[in-house]
Amino acid sequence: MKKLFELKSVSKDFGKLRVLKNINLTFYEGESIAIVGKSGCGKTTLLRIIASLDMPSSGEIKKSTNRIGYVFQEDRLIPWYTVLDNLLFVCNEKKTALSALKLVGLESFHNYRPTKLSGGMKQRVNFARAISIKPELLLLDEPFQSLDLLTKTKLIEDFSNIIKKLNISTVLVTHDVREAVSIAEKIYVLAGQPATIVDEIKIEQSQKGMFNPGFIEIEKKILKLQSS
Ligand SMILES: Nc1ncnc2c1ncn2[C@@H]1O[C@H](COP(=O)(O)OP(=O)(O)OP(=O)(O)O)[C@@H](O)[C@H]1O
Repeated sequence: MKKLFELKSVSKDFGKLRVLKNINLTFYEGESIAIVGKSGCGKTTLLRIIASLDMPSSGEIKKSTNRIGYVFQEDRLIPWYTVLDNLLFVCNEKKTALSALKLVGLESFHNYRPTKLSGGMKQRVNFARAISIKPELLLLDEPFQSLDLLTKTKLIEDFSNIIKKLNISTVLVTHDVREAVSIAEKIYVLAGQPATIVDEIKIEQSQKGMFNPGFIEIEKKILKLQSS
């Protein structure tokens, strides 16, 4: 299996603040993983290092692809562009952009401006934009934050199905164990201050689904790891 990236003893400091310490992680093509950690523990920092938007302070990152789709935590759509133009800004091909919008169920909204869309719809556009470049690696930074439970549940189901259908290698960072269990096949637990990976948990198919009680055991285990 092809390695898409490998983090070796990665640490990150912001001035005197050490945020990440000794992160080791090898990610293979076809995998779908989640990195779970408390708010402020360094998840976005880690994702930015994987995307080469930031550099480690020490250690190294090796990557075999630069075709990376990134769904940011905050809405990064250009408000005065239409939905379609927001996608064309990164993917150049109208047919590809429209088919990405179709996948997320928003083809008929291609002429709308983002300001006319709900929070959930905007996240669908963000996701469509990220997959429109046909990424080898998809990075998701808490894409379901600040959505109501019903919208979030539907979005997780839809994104998860698209990821499977297109077989996109995906890294999700989140503080929400339920989201992680629903999307990923494996969870890496980030804990401590500075944060490091303290455990790896494989997710069984039988534990999947937003309302599957299987996630409670995993959540208990992760909370314990984060508080010790
Ligand atoms: N560019 C920066 N300069 C200085 N400090 C930073 C910078 N980026 C992040 N930090 C600090 O690093 C720590 C980790 O931030 P980060 O955003 O990676 O955490 P997070 O786990 O993604 O948080 P959240 O879940 O709230 O989004 C925080 O204390 C933050 O203030």
